[in-house]
Amino acid sequence: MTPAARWAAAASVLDQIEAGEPAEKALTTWARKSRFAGSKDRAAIRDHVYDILRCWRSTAALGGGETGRARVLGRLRQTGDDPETVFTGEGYALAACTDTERQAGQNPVGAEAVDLPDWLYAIFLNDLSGDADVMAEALRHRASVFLRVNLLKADLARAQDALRNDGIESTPHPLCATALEVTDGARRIAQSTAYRTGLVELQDVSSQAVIETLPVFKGMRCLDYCAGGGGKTLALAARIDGPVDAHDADPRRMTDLPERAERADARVMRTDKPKGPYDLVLCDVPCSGSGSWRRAPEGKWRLTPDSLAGLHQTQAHILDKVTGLVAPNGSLAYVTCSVLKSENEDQIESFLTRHPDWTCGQQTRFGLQSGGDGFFSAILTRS
Ligand SMILES: C[S@@+](CC[C@H](N)C(=O)[O-])C[C@H]1O[C@@H](n2cnc3c(N)ncnc32)[C@H](O)[C@@H]1O
Repeated sequence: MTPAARWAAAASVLDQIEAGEPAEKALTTWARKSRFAGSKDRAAIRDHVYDILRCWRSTAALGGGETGRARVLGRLRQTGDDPETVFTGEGYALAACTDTERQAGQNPVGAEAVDLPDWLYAIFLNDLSGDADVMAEALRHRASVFLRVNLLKADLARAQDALRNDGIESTPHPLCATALEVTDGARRIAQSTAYRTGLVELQDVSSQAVIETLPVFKGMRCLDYCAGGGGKTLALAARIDGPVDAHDADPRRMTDLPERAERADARVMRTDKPKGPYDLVLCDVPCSGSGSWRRAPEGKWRLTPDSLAGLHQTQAHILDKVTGLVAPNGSLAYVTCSVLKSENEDQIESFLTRHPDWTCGQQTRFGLQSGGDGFFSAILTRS
């Protein structure tokens, strides 16, 4: 496909998303109908779609409309590329711009310029004060690719050598001792020997750093109460070099966990009904995901005040429920990938009000400025 034909394909996928289709589904449907497209075409179209999803409001303002075509026009204006080289009307390219389109569009302002819904920008300004615009701006750009070196199987240097043999370049990241930032060859990771033999896992650097904040000791009993796909379960199992119980309200989310654990030489037991006491209960609770909207940008347009209020309730419910699983001298680690105060510090404050026999020893925020996703962790113990 020509570069212009890829933009045309992105415009049609964006129209499906505007009509309410989830991005991944719209991309898959397009790919099924377009067997002529190769893997490089699909990757380029995906990148265009996700770049525009991160900048959904500003591209519409700059392009003068909410169609896929207008957003592509807005995106090209945003990046300083000449729209006339894309809107050529030749072959499978988008039709040439009309005079009206050439004159349409305006510079985005306010929440539109930082690509947040109005109500969320107000919360950002309130919660993050001086950092609000920096955070919002970071969410408008692609995230780096990070790997966690599985210390059960390799050290950083060995993992880097193995990756290099498959054409993947990486560099250690200062935020976390297990993290490598991929600087070249990211698309080759899934096929690489290092990945397939469990030397490395794909995991954001802040997500790894959260595991480093947990109080651990040899031989401890650990439970990951919201294990999901098990990214943190595996990191925790590697950190303690011991077994971890994994639970999730939706056990289907843990389907791939045994295979991932085997590849990593990690000991993970899935459990429907965890039985305490545990020395550490990790609760990586469901949240807005606002710290990882660079990777999952649809989240920032789908979140509503009502759904956020529902998340607050679930988070408080989980915290209350797991207190009974924590050993008398044990710890409860509350984690979100959110930058919103209401899901982080406020949630801890109201927990401590409901449970005066608990204290919070340590709260850590990992900002987007450090290069990774935005994360929050709090370590709670009984007084
Ligand atoms: C943020 S995700 C976990 C991600 C995972 N820890 C990781 O690192 O890949 C939150 C998980 O909490 C689960 N969940 C939602 N409500 C829950 C509840 N009441 N009890 C336990 N798990 C719950 C969801 O199914 C989801 O898998």
